[in-house]
Amino acid sequence: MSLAAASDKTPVTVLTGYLGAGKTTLLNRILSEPHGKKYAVIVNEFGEIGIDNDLVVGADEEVFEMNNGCICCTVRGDLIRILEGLMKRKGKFDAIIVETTGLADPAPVAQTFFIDEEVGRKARLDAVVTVADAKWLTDRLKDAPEAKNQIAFADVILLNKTDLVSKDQLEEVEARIRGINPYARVIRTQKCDVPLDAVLDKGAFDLDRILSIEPAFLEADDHDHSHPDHAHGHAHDHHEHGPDCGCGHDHGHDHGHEDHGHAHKDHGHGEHSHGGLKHYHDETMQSVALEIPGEVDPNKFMPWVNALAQSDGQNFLRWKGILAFKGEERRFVFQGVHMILDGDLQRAWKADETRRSKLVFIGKELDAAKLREGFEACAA
Ligand SMILES: Nc1nc2c(ncn2[C@@H]2O[C@H](COP(=O)(O)OP(=O)(O)OP(=O)(O)O)[C@@H](O)[C@H]2O)c(=O)[nH]1
Repeated sequence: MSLAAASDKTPVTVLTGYLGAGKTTLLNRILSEPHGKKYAVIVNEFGEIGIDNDLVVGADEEVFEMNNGCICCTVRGDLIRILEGLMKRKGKFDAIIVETTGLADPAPVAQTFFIDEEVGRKARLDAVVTVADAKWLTDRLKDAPEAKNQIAFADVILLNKTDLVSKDQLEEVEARIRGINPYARVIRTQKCDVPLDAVLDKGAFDLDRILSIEPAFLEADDHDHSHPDHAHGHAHDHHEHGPDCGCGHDHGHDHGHEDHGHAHKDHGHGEHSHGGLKHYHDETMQSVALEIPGEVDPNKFMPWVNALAQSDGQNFLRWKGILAFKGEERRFVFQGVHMILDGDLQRAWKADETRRSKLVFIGKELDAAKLREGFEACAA
């Protein structure tokens, strides 16, 4: 029990959901609606080039990037550091939103608010909001344990992209969600169109509920409390350059919070236990980040991505980019989830921005050389 009353603490919303489900869409909705509140946003990136930050509208001064990709390490480093920094600026923000990478297990993020005393005194986890992709969630529940964890940990679930499925499919996927998490409020959405009071300032993070799912949540030792429905697997970003999770941390030992007993063992190698939660690493997940230091020709780029979606879309969980099209003063923002592509012209390039083109792929069996060659051939 901490000393500050709940109302004195800054509410924190953890926004999670599998790759491409619609987290950034929701974040942009939150930031652009006229609610009169000031949010600080912490984003956790997957990949080598920061793109998520660039995709968040009108939030230039409020976005703090944890560029490490691997949230279970950043929890002990970046996240705590950034949260503590924000707390010192109390009064400047009404609330904080943490957007996790689509591959993160939300458990360690949620744990931070209970385990780190300094953070726990000043901030309270308001709710874990999970955005679920109505079209792909059923498949991801089969092959991606972190997708299941994100559902299991949610207080509010936006069952998004309802436009992409039939009514029967929607009911089926909602039933699966209910099977994993009967407690969360499930809201069906298109483009995350929810009233903000459905997701923010909910006071919905119910520790009792989490404890009933995961009895070891607050325990300090490394018991294995695996449960068929709560396998707590999570993947780390394994970049094309090797098996290291890329977060720049030394995983050979504990991460400085040994006194809390949440040591990382065997990080990056198969399964490990973490605060009593069992984790598995998905060694097959990769990312490839590409950059052209200039413009691309849309007449080359469009046919290329369309063909690529057909040939390799199955392997691309997520691909996205920001492109400088020749002769176009606005940025072209490109998004793909498997073979479903989306793109539009957004704000103009600013005078002090370099016009360059970035593309990131997250998926399996990525042929980095082929992707690079294809992208470079689109240069204007
Ligand atoms: N058809 C359809 N597309 C949607 C909907 N919501 C979002 N999208 C599209 O889905 C793609 C991914 O959305 P994002 O908001 O970037 O997803 P994300 O979860 O932030 O993705 P990551 O950051 O890569 O994990 C974009 O092209 C969106 O425009 C929806 O309700 N229906």
